[in-house]
This record gives sequence, C-alpha cells and structure tokens, in this order.
Amino acid sequence: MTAESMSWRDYYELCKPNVVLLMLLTSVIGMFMAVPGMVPLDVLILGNLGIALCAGSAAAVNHLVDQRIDIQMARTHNRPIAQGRVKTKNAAVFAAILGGLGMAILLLWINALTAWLTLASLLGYAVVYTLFLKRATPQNIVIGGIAGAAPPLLGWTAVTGEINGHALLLVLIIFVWTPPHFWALAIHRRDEYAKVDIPMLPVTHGISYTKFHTLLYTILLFVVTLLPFATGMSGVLYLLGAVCLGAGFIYWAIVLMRGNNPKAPMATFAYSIIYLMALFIVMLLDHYLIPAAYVYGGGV
Ligand code: HEM
Ligand SMILES: CC(C)=CCC/C(C)=C/CC/C(C)=C/COP(=O)(O)OP(=O)(O)O
Repeated sequence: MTAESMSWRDYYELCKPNVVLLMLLTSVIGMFMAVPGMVPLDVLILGNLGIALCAGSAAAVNHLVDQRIDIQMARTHNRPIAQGRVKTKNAAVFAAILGGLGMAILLLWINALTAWLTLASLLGYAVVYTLFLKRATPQNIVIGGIAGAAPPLLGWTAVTGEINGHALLLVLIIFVWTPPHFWALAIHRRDEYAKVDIPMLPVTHGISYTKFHTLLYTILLFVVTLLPFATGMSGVLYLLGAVCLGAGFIYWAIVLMRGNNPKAPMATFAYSIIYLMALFIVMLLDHYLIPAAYVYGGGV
C-alpha cells in the first residue's frame, strides 16, 4: 500500500465512518417517516451529505481533542492523530473543511433550520461532550447523547422545514438507547478509562451500579419504543419488531447483570448496534408496507 492511500484511509478513519453510517441510516429514515410518499431526491442526497460531512467534522475534532488519552488506551491507541500519522493542524483544517462544506450544503440547498440544528449537534459532540462533559461527569454520555440522537430530526426537518413531535420521538429513542450502548462497552473497558482519568460510570460508581443502570435504561427504552405505535406514528409490524428487538436487548442486559458470562459486555454492545439498525429499518418497512397492504387489500 502506498503512503498516499494510507493517508486517505487515516482521514477517512478520523470521521468515525461506521458510527456516521448508522447515524445516516437514522437520518434517511427520519426523512422517509416525514412524508407519505418518496422523499425528493435532492433533499435525500444533499441533506444526508450535509449531515454526514458535519458529523464527520465533529468526529475529527473528537480525535484531535482526545489524542493524548487515545494514545494511552488499547482500543484507541492506533488512531491517526494519536500516532502522529495525521498532524494536529491538518486534522483541524480537515475538520473545518468538512464542517464548512456540510453547513454550506445545508444552508444553500436544504434549509436554515436543519443547518443550525446540525451545527448545534456538531458543537454538542465536538465541544460540549468531548471538551467538557467527557472529562467532568459520569453523566457525560447521557447528556452528550442528545447530539448523537439528533440525525432523525435533522432528516425530518430537511424534508419539512419544521420540528415535529414524531421526529422528537425518534430522537428520544436514540437518546435512551445511548447509555446501554455505551455503558456495555465501558464496563468492558473500565480499567482503561480509569487509567486516563475519564469519569465514565463504571469508573466512578462501579461495575454493578453501571450494569443495573444499563438494565434500567434498557427497560425504559422498551417502553419508549412503544410510543410510535401508541401515538399512531407506526403500525403493528413496527410494534412486533420493537417488542422482539427490545426483549432481546433486555435479555442481554439481564445476562450482563447476572455477571457469569464474560462475553456479555461486548455481546450487549454489539447487540445495541444491530438493535438500532433493525428498529429503524422495521419502522421504515412498517411505514411503507402496511399502508400498501391496506390499499391493495381494500382494492380487491
Ligand atoms: C454520546 C453518545 C455515544 C457514545 C458515548 C458512543 C460510544 C461509542 C464508542 C466508545 C464506540 C467505540 C467502539 C470501538 O471503538 O470499538 C462506539 C461504537 C459505535 N457506535 Fe457509538 N456512541 C454514541 C452514540 C452513537 C450513536 C448515536 C450511534 C448511531 C446512531 C452510534 C453508533 C455506533 C456504531 C455503529 C459503533 C461501531 C463502530 C465500529 O465498529 O467502528 N453511537 N460508540
Ligand atoms: C452533526 C452530528 C450528527 C454530530 C454527531 C457527531 C458524532 C459522530 C457523534 C458520535 C458519538 C460517539 C461515537 C461518541 C463516542 O465518543 P467518545 O470520545 O466517547 O469515544 P471514543 O473514545 O471512541 O472516541
């Protein structure tokens, strides 16, 4: 592999591509949930491009700010800035270009509301969470989770230009999902966070306390995911999916809490990602398939 292709890979990695891809799935589905038919193609492409660039920019700032702690933790020590493969200044320029481009796209071709909400999420993650909360309180990821939870709202406002209760419900789902998603991993990596003095919940309050709160949030998540059905936003297919997926999450949170399976923390973390992906996909399927079934059923 040439040095040049290596460096592109490093810049790509700065954007946390897998995380941003899952966020994009939620913003795309936020767009589709906002309308009964097809999302205008320009909004679909430019809206998600703008959101992705801004999220990538925030992720690059996170790498930049965290380089000294990243190099000390096994999970993150090989990151591009921590290892000096990307210079701090270049990373800052890269983040500024991505953020500037993303904002320009949203302001020029989408709408001002989406642009400012996206900027708030960018700053919420890159500045409020990374620079302050992460180092200050074990509630860091709970509060910081608001930024990561925003994409379905950003997708929704990109299409409609308005904030809507149903869009906020999608944000609420990801907001409540974030603590079990992260704490499962943080339980596994507790000693590393302790080593770099980051006050994650398992460090400040212990593993058992964190496991219990992971279970509590998972139960709360189960309840919150019933709300799209209860409010008439989604139908029976979604309800079935939410109940099955939620039962699986609670199962893993219980296995985690019982503590006799050493693989439970990372299995719960992996499940959290599959869970969110599947929940949003089933919501989209419900949105299009169920009305279609009614139409065709009614027409026969
Ligand atoms: C404040 C909120 C969040 C925190 C603290 C958090 C924390 C983390 C951490 C530490 C990892 C790294 C695991 C590793 O390096 O192996 C991770 C991975 C991941 N997170 Fe989150 N996360 C948050 C929000 C989100 C959101 C909102 C999404 C998507 C909607 C998301 C999707 C993912 C995905 C897909 C991965 C796997 C990445 C990979 O395999 O490369 N996360 N998360
Ligand atoms: C515009 C918009 C939607 C912005 C959202 C930005 C974004 C990419 C949020 C990601 C959330 C995340 C992976 C947090 C982990 O950070 P960490 O520093 O705790 O984890 P780390 O140790 O792996 O870096």
